[in-house]
Amino acid sequence: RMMYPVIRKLQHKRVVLASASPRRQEILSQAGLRFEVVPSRFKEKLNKSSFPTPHAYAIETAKQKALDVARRMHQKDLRTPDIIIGADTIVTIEGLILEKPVDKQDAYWMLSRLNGKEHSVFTGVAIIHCFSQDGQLDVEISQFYEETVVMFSQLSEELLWEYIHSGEPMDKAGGYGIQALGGMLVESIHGDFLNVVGFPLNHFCKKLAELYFPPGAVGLQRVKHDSIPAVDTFENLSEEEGAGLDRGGAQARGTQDAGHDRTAESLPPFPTGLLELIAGFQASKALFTACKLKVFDLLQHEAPLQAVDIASKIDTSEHGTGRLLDVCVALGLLEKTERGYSNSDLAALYLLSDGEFSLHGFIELNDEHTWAAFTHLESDVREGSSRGHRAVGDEAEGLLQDSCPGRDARLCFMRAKHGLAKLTAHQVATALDLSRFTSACHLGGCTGALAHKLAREYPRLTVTVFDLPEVIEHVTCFQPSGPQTEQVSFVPGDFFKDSLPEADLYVLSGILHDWPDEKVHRLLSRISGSCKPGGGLLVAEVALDEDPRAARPGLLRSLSRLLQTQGGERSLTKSRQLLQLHGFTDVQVARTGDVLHVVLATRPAT
Ligand SMILES: Cc1cn([C@@H]2O[C@H](COP(=O)(O)OP(=O)(O)OP(=O)(O)O)[C@@H](O)[C@H]2O)c(=O)[nH]c1=O
Repeated sequence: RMMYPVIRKLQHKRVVLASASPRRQEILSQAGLRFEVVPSRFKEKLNKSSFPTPHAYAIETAKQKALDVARRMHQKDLRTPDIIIGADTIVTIEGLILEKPVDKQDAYWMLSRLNGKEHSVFTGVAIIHCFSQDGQLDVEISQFYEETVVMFSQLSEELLWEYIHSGEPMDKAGGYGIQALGGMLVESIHGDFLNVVGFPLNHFCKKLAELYFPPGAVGLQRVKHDSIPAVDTFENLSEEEGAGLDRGGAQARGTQDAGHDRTAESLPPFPTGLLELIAGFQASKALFTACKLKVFDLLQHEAPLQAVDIASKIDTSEHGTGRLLDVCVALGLLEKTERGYSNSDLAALYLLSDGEFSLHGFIELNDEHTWAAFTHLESDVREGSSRGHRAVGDEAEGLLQDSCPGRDARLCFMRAKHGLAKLTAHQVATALDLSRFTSACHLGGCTGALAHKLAREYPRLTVTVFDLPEVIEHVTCFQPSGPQTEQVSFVPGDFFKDSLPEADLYVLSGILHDWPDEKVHRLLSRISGSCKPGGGLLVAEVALDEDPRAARPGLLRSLSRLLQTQGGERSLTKSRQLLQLHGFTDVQVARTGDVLHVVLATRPAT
């Protein structure tokens, strides 16, 4: 029986579907997946308004559903499953998120909102890989979402009520089931049908392929899909763990055969992924340049605009601007119609200089500093460090201290940190339960983005942000307004020299990787000395996976650390050892999103 190669990969793993939805069970078993069903007890109760987008809400709910099952199964029997799948389907219309109706009246209210209009259905999916070691549960979470746009016909009130009385709406998001009677309400859809039914199977398979087949193989998989004779080779390769490099086999054979006449089937796979990699720096630089020229800011105020108008407003050449804008369209940053260019959703969300989740600062840092540092990669690799040209690096110490680069560079660094911290703060603050603490001190807390999130999540908690005086001096312009702001205060100081503010929870987020082992030891022993018995230390770092295939973001950062500082990302095992060495025990670990791991350790009461 035909089976998608990644589904076959899961055949010998213990897979659990954390969902009671009969539709999800059916879709996945039709796809040939073998799994157990353990419905989640997580109630859909997250605060919708705290998410920047509806899909962020659906993804988080999916993740919490799966984590609930992971925790319960781990506690109950120690044979923790290998993989847990959670999903959440929501319907969104006019800024509202609709879930399952609570009663018939609610169903009527939902259906009359959808009547005659277009809405979106989002399914968020979390795939959790579980690892249990010494009775401890570690998880790695991958997540994604899919959107399908659905158009409803204009229906009479009688018909809606008749549909409601059929009973079908009650266990379905938005109050309808497209796969059954509800199909009669739907005029058209744009996107994946199964996504509306409750599970985006196609995207799920792609995500698994991304996880199970190493990045370099992307081009190969694509070719195989539309070339039947090649499937054979693919199947063979897919049986091998870590087949990434083995795939080179096809290419090696290709080299030997070069010059002979080839049939289409015997051509080596088209290296799409590799070509994208080769051109990657051009794409980055195009993005950086458009940001620097404030193209996205302009288009947020006035759009659509033609290239000539954009050029005159940002004072650039018409020809060059047109080229740059088209590249941005190809990269998904802009949209283009006959009336001109406008921002894509991605740009509107992340690329405006004053957006809530702006990555402008981080882009600026990469453009101004990291870019220059990477031009010396070859000599740095030869020498093993960047001693020769330190001035260019965005070395944390250098950028933050007064003697080194000026105020602008420091602010640039702070903006970058602020943008990244805002993106991850929710995950870091909620990855583990911190409700037993009443005072926290965020060491190197910079603009206070995480501190404010902690204050919001834990209303009993007061948070002190401790950072260098040169940093604290500039924090004012980053402060939010709102009721929780009183919980957060700022104290200037150097965590290597000055005494640390008292707190029962110390927090280090993205700090340890800046420093070499010797300094990390010094810092941890100072924290351990200030930490009261029963107190805790929360560490969030970019996860450097033990499995090199899953570790791409961490490894890349590690390389840029080599260039820019003497630190480097540490693996989870290493972080855990470090904490234990400094007298912290009861180490709990959570992997959040795709990039961070969060570790909470306790100083035992003696
Ligand atoms: C729009 C639409 C939705 N659904 C069902 O709506 C439920 C959504 O609710 P959920 O909270 O995501 O899932 P659940 O059913 O409560 O299960 P669980 O995963 O255990 O939370 C899922 O069932 C879906 O199939 C359909 O069957 N057809 C449709 O056209």
